[in-house]
Formats: sequence, C-alpha cells, structure tokens
Amino acid sequence: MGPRMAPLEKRPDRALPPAVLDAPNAHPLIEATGLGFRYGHGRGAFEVSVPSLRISRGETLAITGESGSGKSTVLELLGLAAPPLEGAHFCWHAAAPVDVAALWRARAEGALARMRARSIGFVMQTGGLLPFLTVRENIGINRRLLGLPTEDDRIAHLVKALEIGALLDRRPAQLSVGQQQRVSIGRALAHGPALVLADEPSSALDPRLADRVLGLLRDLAIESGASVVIATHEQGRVRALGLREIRARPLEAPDRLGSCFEDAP
Ligand SMILES: Nc1ncnc2c1ncn2[C@@H]1O[C@H](COP(=O)(O)OP(=O)(O)OP(=O)(O)O)[C@@H](O)[C@H]1O
Repeated sequence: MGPRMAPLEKRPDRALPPAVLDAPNAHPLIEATGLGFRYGHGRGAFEVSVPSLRISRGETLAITGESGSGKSTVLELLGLAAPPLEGAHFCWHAAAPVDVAALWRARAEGALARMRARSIGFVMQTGGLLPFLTVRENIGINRRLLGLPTEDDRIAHLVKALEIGALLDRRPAQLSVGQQQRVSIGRALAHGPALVLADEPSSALDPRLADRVLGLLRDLAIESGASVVIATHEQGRVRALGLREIRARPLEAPDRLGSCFEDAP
C-alpha cells in the first residue's frame, strides 16, 4: 500500500441481499471515467490510467498486474488519497452522490478526509495493525475515531466469523500472520464502510490460508453490503475465486510509460 493511504469508514444504508448485489445493473457505488495519476514529468513520467470503472455496491473485484504496474496507485485513487488527473469524472454514490473530482478540484481536503474516514476500510499486505493496541482495540479503532460505540452486534458477528474471539486481548506481535490478516479484515469492516480496499492481502500467506482469507473478506463484505477492491499479482487465485478482474496492460502512448487498467476479457 502506498504511503498516502491511511486506515478508516461509512455505514452502508442497509445490507443488500446477494441477489440484488449480483445483478448486472446493481446500484453503483463508484462511477469513474478518465481516472488517472501521473508520477514525475517528461520522459521519466509514469502514468496510471483507468479509462472507465463502475463498481457496484457489494461487489468484490480484483486489480491485477505485475509489480510496478500501478495497482497500489489505483487503490490510492479509489481511496481518495491521490488526486485524479484533470478531466476525470469520479463519483461516489454512498448515502448521497458525491462528485469526488470536484472535491479534489476545490482542494476540499477536510471533506475528502471525512469521507475516507467514514466510508473506507483498509486491509494492508501484512495486517497494518497498531502494535501497541490489543486486537480488541485495533478492531475498534476506526469506530472510536468516528465516535461510534466500540462494541456492538456487528463487532460480535465479525469476531465470531473471523474466529478471533480467543485473541482479543493479545497484541499483534503475539499473532500469526494469518491471524493478523483476519484481525485486519475485522478492523476494515468494523465501522461499516461502503468500500474496502485491500493491497496484496494474501501474498504473505500460504496458499490454503490465502484462499480462506480472501474468501472471508469477500463473504463478510457481501453480507454487509460493502464493495471490495483487492490489488494483487495473484491472477490464478483471482480466477479461482471467480472475481471480476481489472487488469493492467502497458499504456499505449508515444511519449510516456505507464499502465492502463481495464476489465479483463
Ligand atoms: N516519481 C516517480 N517518477 C516516475 N515513476 C514513478 C515515480 N514514483 C513511482 N513511480 C512508478 O509508478 C509505478 C506505480 O507503482 P505502484 O506502487 O502503484 O505499483 P504496484 O503495481 O502496486 O507495484 P507492487 O506490486 O510492486 O507494489 C511504479 O512503476 C513506479 O516505479
């Protein structure tokens, strides 16, 4: 995950039943065209481009590509942590429609930070848990920052589903990598975000555990109505899980390097 990313939510209006979530015209959470980010200038520039992207509520999709193709950058754009290039159309339909591109143009950093805190959850490659907090405190941190009660039915359900009840008083250093990842998923979903962004959440795990962790993330997100975007180089795992794949290909531009992310055929 890139350095600009920071954990944190928005409560879904309600959990949408899977039948609705799977429908091709399900309500969109995100609609974007011409989304992009450019590193550097001139011949050394590297551009990450997402010409068109629509993410439905409750949908889980994967962003795939080689190392350095720009997967983390796409997550940063979706996570409101990096400003899109001029000319982008970028709308969120959470509680109400929000023109994110206009917020960036207006440099409305406070509004963007609030949206990030209330509407997004993050799962990092190696958990990203705060080492000085217990598992219980880590799971509750986003809720506490938002002034929500740190214990409720949602938390109890997540703890049970993730099978981390026996670990609540431990600190991250006392957990295995797989346990840390499950706690990280609990933290990402605890405040009821509309979107969960996961950067290589399974690459530090053995294959069996990786499938379990990704499956848990997808299933718990569907249950809560959150959309999930997973950046990963593990194309085989993405296909095995039957996820929609947005894949990087080299940018076709004569004057700069970069990647273009589009739905895989
Ligand atoms: N200042 C810069 N100038 C030019 N290119 C840059 C600059 N900063 C970053 N880049 C390039 O931007 C690209 C996007 O990086 P990003 O971390 O998004 O890729 P990634 O697919 O997530 O990689 P990984 O899988 O290795 O984490 C990389 O190729 C990187 O070299």
